[in-house]
Amino acid sequence: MPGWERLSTTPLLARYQGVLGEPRASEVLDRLDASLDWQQPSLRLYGREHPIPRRQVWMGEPEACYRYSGRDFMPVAWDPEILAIRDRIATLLAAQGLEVTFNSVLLNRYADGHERMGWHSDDEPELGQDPIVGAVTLGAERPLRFRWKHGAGEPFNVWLPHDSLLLMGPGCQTLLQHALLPRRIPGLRISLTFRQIHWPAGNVGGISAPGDRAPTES
Ligand SMILES: O=C(O)CCC(=O)C(=O)O
Ligand SMILES: [Fe+2]
Repeated sequence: MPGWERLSTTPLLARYQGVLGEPRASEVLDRLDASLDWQQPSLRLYGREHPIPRRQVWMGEPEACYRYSGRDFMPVAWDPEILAIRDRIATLLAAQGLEVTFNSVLLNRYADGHERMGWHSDDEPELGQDPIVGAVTLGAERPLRFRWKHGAGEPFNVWLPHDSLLLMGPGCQTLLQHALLPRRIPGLRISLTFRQIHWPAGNVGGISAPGDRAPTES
């Protein structure tokens, strides 16, 4: 049943199911999998190079470049369909009272449940004071795990079904960390995490990518 489900108010966390509808959502998944130039850069952790445990594409406005493991990455140009998805999400968020203009998206490709992303917050200065991130899931349903940065509070899972949108609204990146932990769940999953990079903002190289730090998979 399409519609918004409010999971938390402070911080604002909400999930929408049925973003694109079928068969479009499955067609987009197949096409992105087959046609994007998926990258697997290495990160330098504790003096050693480690390929990230997933693949990714950084896409957006030409000025939305980012720094990753000491290197600058330029975004690839918008794919017209991803631009259409961005606009769809902006409409959905506007209905939640949020005016956002996403100028970039990090696409993450997890071949199966072994592939993952470590604990992080999307709180780089280039994302501004209290960033809003909209994350679309296509493919295998997996849980995004959240834990509180300060004080008590139980960690919790948010399950992300195919063709869903997760809104990480105000407070999410300051109060919580999130991770896509490895799980015995078969199947390809692609997420599209839309962001707004503020430019210029004393930006000397761009945004750091998520997971650009020692992953703590606990
Ligand atoms: O794949 C996901 O749903 C999470 C991705 C994520 O946290 C990110 O791109 O910052
Ligand atoms: Fe993230």
